[in-house]
Amino acid sequence: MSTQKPYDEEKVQLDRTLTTMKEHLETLETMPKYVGNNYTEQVLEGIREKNRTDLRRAIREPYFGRLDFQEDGDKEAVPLYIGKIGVANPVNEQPMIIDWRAPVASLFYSFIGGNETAYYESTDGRIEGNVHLKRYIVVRNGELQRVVDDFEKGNERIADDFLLYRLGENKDNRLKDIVSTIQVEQNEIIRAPRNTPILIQGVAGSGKTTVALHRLAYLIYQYQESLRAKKMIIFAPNRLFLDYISDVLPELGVGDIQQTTFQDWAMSILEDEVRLKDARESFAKWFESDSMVEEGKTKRWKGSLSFMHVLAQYIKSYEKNCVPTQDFEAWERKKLDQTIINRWFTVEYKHYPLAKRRERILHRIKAWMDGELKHIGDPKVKKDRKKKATQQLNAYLKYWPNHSALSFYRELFSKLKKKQDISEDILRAIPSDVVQATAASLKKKEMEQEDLAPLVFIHQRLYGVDPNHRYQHIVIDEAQDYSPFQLALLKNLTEQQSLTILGDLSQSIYAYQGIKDWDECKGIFDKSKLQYFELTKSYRSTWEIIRFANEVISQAHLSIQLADPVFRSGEKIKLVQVSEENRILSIVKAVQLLQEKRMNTIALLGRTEAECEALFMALKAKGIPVSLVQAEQENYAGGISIMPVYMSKGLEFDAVLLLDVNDQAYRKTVQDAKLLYVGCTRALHELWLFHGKTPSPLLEGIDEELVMKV
Ligand SMILES: Nc1ncnc2c1ncn2[C@@H]1O[C@H](COP(=O)(O)OP(=O)(O)OP(=O)(O)O)[C@@H](O)[C@H]1O
Repeated sequence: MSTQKPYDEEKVQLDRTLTTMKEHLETLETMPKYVGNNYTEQVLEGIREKNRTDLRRAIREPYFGRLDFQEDGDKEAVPLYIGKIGVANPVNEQPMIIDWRAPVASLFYSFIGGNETAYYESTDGRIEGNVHLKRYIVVRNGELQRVVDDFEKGNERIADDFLLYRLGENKDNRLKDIVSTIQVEQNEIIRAPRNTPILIQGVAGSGKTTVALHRLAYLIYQYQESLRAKKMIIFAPNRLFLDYISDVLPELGVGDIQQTTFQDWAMSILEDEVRLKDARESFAKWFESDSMVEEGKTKRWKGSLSFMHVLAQYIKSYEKNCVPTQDFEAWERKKLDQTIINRWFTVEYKHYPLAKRRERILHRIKAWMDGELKHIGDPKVKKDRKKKATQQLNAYLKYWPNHSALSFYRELFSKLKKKQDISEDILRAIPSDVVQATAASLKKKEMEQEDLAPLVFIHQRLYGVDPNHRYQHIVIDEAQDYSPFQLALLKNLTEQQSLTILGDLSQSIYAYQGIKDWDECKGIFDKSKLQYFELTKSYRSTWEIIRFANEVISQAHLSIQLADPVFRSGEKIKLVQVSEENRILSIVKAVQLLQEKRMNTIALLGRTEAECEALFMALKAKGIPVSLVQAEQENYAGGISIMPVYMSKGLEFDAVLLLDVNDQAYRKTVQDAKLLYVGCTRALHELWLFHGKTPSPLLEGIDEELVMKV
């Protein structure tokens, strides 16, 4: 073991590594780029170019950790330097820096101290040995900044100092990678095998989103021969959130992964045909009044697997009956027998989706007509017959219309409403409120969010799945807000059910559509394949904030494990009673104080959009540089933001100010407890709650130790 101090030792090592890397980069940069046609040379140039790019990136921060590992049978421990990008020594081609995704690097994350045998799974099987040292090394722009030993053989394990140091940092407006401090339970998820659906229930701040993004980077590395980033897709709750997470994958060296929201994705499939009701209206209605309770039941049913099964059944019966039952008579005594057309449909074109089959048959009928017309010599007779045949064909096709997903859906609901031409089974299966509500929105030509999954389902049954909509892996974030129908739809678009689904039932604030219990969606996946993980440790917030938030969510009496905070102690939660007159002034003062404390991101979370707009105007008038975040917004600028609490889901801020936490705004209901919980758990370091004379009953009985009344 070295007698040098860790910092000095690493300084020497870093200088040595950087010199080698810089020399290698210089050599590569001075080599003329190959632009000829020789394939082998092109491949070699491709490798050189990748090396240049990798080295340029790696030189800034070559590695973040060191693990000294003595493999069983070896004489001594070998130091392994672990970085975001693997770098080989140009002289002997041996790894100089190991990619964090490589099998051996997994040790850095799975090893949590102790003197027991450590192991990792390599392509040659399990490799066992002993860890002598686990060290965190912070390098910024090529400068060594910090060295923290987490474990040294013979010494007691040092607590999570480095993790706590990282968690204590202030954040800017983007989520960051966590490669240096991935925790054991997160590592297990990141490295789970590719062809298995993974379902993660994780408490607020447990790193679900972060883990999912690291998992994508891992999969791309591990299965680089077969996986393509372009064939992977992330579903996120809104565009703002996509912007918020947009730095992580590039920082991990991964580009080109598709990122979308379910709505945008579905609308791109349904093209221009469907007009969607403005989601803001539904949100405002849902979050500001009780009027959605009844409507909510209809919405839930439309997101159920029952609806999917009924639709599948209806489409099957359509398939059986869509070919007209009469012969096609082009002109007198010139008939194409119905049995022939039926055979084309049920046998020859069976492998095509329904609409494609119709199209093929239409071509074939036309070809048959042309063939028959060829035998007619008299041009006038020919012309007349051609005209007649075209009319006949149009008449024939009236019995076999060309459906779009929307017209098909419309026809179904019209039959249901009239109770005509529809089987008893289907009629009985669909609740009458669903029929009434859907028929009404179809009449208004405005579809609701929950109609999107059924419409895409129909579209894909009619037209087949576009190869561009088949994915090698799908990530679904905030999955608690997805309906089982949506999840089943997406599952069918993956190869071998390769999905990562993550969510938190404590944050399911759209009760009218989301999952209430993960068992609801366990039935969607192959039971033998589905892997279920629970993340209960919360990394985002201080110990005080998580304890406080836990007390709030306990009022919802959910059967979900509460978050287990990391021991990062911070300020007490501030409860500020304000009057109508001093409300704005108190908020301004709090914001100024937090700015003095160098909080980079501060969120003011209101209960309703209207309240946020009013506050935005008031703060602007006071000269506070604040931005109002609205639904459908695409960019998140950081700094001081105002938004309704429901929009803050998935985001995080150094400090959060929850406004109007009064008895009317946050009542003692499951829904309001979840909303308040979401708001509280957005804060990393400071949480302030403002209320009037009567605070929310959800704050009753909260441990006095956690709060400070201001
Ligand atoms: N192992 C870790 N090391 C350092 N930071 C971590 C770690 N895991 C999570 N974090 C941090 O915790 C915060 C929460 O992570 P993330 O947003 O991914 O959690 P989440 O479970 O998706 O949260 P929520 O459901 O509340 O939106 C982020 O700031 C992230 O960087």
